[in-house]
Amino acid sequence: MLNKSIMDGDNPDLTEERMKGAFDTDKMAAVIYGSEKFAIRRREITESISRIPQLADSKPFSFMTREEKISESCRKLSVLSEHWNQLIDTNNEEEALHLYREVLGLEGHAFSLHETMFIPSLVAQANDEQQEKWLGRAKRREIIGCYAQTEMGHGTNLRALETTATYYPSTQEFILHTPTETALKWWPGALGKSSNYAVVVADLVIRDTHYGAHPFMVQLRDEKTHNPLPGITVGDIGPKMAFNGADNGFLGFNQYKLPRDHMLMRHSRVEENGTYTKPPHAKIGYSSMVKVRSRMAMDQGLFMVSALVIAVRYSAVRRQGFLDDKSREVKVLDYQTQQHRLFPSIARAYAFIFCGFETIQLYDQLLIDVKNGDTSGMSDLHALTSGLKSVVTHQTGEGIEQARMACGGHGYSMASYISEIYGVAIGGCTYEGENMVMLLQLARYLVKSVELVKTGKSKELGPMMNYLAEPDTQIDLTSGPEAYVKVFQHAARRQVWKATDKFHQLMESGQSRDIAWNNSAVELTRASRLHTRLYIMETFIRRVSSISDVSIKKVLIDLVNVHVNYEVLDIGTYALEHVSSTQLDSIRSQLYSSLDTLRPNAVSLIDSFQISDMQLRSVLGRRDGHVYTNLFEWAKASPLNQTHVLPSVNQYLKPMMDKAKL
Ligand SMILES: CCCCCCCCCCCCCC(=O)SCCNC(=O)CCNC(=O)[C@H](O)C(C)(C)COP(=O)(O)OP(=O)(O)OC[C@H]1O[C@@H](n2cnc3c(N)ncnc32)[C@H](O)[C@@H]1OP(=O)(O)O
Ligand SMILES: Cc1cc2nc3c(=O)[nH]c(=O)nc-3n(C[C@H](O)[C@H](O)[C@H](O)COP(=O)(O)OP(=O)(O)OC[C@H]3O[C@@H](n4cnc5c(N)ncnc54)[C@H](O)[C@@H]3O)c2cc1C
Repeated sequence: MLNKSIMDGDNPDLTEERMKGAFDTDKMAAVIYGSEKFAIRRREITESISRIPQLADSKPFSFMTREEKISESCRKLSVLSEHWNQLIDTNNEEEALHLYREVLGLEGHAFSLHETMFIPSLVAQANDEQQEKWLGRAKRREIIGCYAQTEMGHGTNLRALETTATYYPSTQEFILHTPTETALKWWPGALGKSSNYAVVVADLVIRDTHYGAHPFMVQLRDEKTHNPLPGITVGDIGPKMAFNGADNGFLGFNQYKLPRDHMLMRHSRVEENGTYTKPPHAKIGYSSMVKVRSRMAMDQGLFMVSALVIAVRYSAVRRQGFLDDKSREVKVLDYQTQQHRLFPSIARAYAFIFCGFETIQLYDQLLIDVKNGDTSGMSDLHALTSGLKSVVTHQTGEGIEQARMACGGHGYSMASYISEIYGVAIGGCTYEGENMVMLLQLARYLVKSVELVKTGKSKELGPMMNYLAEPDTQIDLTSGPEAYVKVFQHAARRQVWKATDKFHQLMESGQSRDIAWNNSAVELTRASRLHTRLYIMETFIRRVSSISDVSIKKVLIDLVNVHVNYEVLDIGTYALEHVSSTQLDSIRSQLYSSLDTLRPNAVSLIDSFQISDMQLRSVLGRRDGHVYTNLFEWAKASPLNQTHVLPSVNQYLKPMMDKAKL
């Protein structure tokens, strides 16, 4: 039995798919999750959770109000607090995230930002004494924290943040103040009602000099009563497109006093007399954002996978229409259009996750380097993660929406749960820096790289940039995936140079740097996308080449083939400058045959992610494939169906109909 999720009593259509799989899904899980050890730990954690009945959802999330969702997640967090140490290694971030995903799902909760930004901010920005004071308390969850940076009037442009932290040497205190309505902190997750502490980013002012955004550790609420402290205005910003289990909040300060040692001082310092020491790198205070961006390829890959698990399993049990055999309708997964809709996204999800591993490791290494005083890797990682977060969030949104449509009408029902996954995932296009803005951050780096090449300094090019200095060469498309990498290199190189040349020409024609930049911006974002997609493709191929297990490697090569053919066709307008339209036709044929080759392994490829039914929260995506009975049960559980006649019928519709009869 190669696909470990084959069970007696499952829908035979899914069992048939699982029998067809040509590889061991446990082995694939070990590849996906980076090690056999962690893949096993995931399964053990899931298994342990299932033995604690209080951790189960009390009813489907889709039938809960916002207040119920928040209360339900708090209830589970309090149950979890009794079990942390037996469920996970609390020092292992990946185990903690898996636990959160399983038990609390993706709609947000009181600790949404505590693990992802509050603790990482303390780790990266607090000095040793400050860590001594707060980090242990935060890790033990004695306090709940969030990351409060964005304001109502400014999110992207951090240099324009209005909240001030003014230092007074006479009292050795900062005064935090919100000077205008637009300066209200707006959006921070878990700020509104849950957190009693926050890392607040404010403009540091000493003796009328503005030193820009700096992080401060701020107590927001009384630890006994949970009431906001005097001088603090805090609340929830209201319902959102999704992610409604989280209390994203607003926060204002009215001349709020903060002791001097509450500025996070690992990298920049304010002495008692007000002397300011600047950090070793101007943007070191932005590291919490880089941390989250470095995780986003992995997290978005997992969002996309969740939608694909649902859509692929459902497509294997949904029968609609006929092909050759007119005696039985076919599984919709057999339609080429369905495969074309889903399989390239499976390939992208694998690719994102492999990239995610790399960027998480790069961030961890950077953290060590910075602690040792070496900030030289910051620009490279900032550029890489800025592009990556933008491309993966956009493509994940596209992939999830295709998965929803691939489920037909039932995909539109909350029973599929795909719309929630979509809503949460596309938040990533905005948070941690709006995508266009972050593509333009990468573009700055690309332009500087071209300038290095132009001035004969190619040796100074950063990692991944050497291709910008290479000449175009003939591409032999029969030479395997590397040839497709070459197509991407050609296209990205040409676009990066074209956009840079345009920017330079506009400046030469008399435009200011900023105006020339703005007039080249669309071309620059295109360059950034191509460069990032090249990186994703290269990482995917590199990772697959490193695999030794023959059956795993074989199916991943099939997946790489889907990926490279699809990606090159997707950039057809750029690729046409390097390959002929006849060659594109042949790539198209190869794509169709690679979809065919992948078809028998489709279910096993998504089963390999081993996302439990509890985590998936989808009737359509159930592991056992018993969709229809459970769809009916789910609908019967709708609050509207708990009574035959709704009060609104008696109050409004009946009198209206009765009146019409007179
Ligand atoms: C289950 C779990 C799953 C989890 C999912 C659900 C959870 C949800 C969680 C939701 C969580 C959501 C949480 C949230 O959303 S938290 C809020 C997130 N907010 C943002 O991300 C704001 C975005 N804005 C910025 O980051 C800055 O303002 C930017 C970067 C745009 C400009 O900035 P600035 O105006 O200051 O700079 P500049 O443009 O003049 O550039 C000047 C130079 O600086 C370099 N530079 C810039 N930045 C960096 C850097 N970092 N490292 C190294 N270098 C950097 C840059 O390359 C340039 O270099 P050069 O070209 O001059 O050489
Ligand atoms: C679900 C969610 C969770 C969040 N959680 C947090 C949190 O925990 N803590 C926190 O502090 N914040 C949080 N945020 C806020 C988030 O980080 C900001 O919304 C984000 O950084 C985008 O900034 P903005 O809203 O100012 O967008 P804007 O900058 O106003 O973007 C509006 C438009 O202007 C364009 N634009 C802006 N600047 C430029 C430019 N220089 N060049 C070209 N185009 C430009 C953008 O591309 C976009 O099209 C969250 C947001 C969401 C949606």
